[in-house]
Amino acid sequence: MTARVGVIMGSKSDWSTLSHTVEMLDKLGIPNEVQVVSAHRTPDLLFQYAEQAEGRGIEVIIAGAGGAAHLPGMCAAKTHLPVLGVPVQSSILSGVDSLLSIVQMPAGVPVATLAIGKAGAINAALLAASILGNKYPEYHAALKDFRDNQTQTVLDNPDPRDA
Ligand SMILES: Nc1c(C(=O)O)ncn1[C@@H]1O[C@H](COP(=O)(O)O)[C@@H](O)[C@H]1O
Repeated sequence: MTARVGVIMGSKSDWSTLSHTVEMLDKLGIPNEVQVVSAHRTPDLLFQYAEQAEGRGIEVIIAGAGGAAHLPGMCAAKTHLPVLGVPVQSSILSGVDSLLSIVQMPAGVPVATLAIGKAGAINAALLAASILGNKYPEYHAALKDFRDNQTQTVLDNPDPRDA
């Protein structure tokens, strides 16, 4: 099945964060592909990936990186696909460096920036589902189911002392 979401990350060390993205995409039934691509370490590969993604059927790119996280912004500079940036929680500055590197794009080249770490990784997948849901009713329905279940789970467990 053609991947609709491309998940890229600056290093293998980001996988513990971006695996949450892929887990959620899989749960929603959205075909995806995963690859390590770095603006810093493999700039030519990044340009090639960003330039060719749309032609291969990718409709949303999720890019996670930590520290001097230029990957999402440089990716957005080379494609017109929506790019969702996930700031990976870095060890030294706790991901604030990643967040600020990703969020402060100059006007004209947007990156939709998520929260630092696991929450951002999960939400990137949900946001991708929202975007794709405008075109694919099955992803819209899967997202609605997920949200409805989430709401019901909270309503069914109102006592915070219960496990
Ligand atoms: N921020 C970037 C980019 C990039 O933006 O192109 N490439 C790698 N990195 C980040 O460097 C951190 C440390 O990487 P290593 O663990 O490989 O040393 C990772 O969080 C990665 O996303």
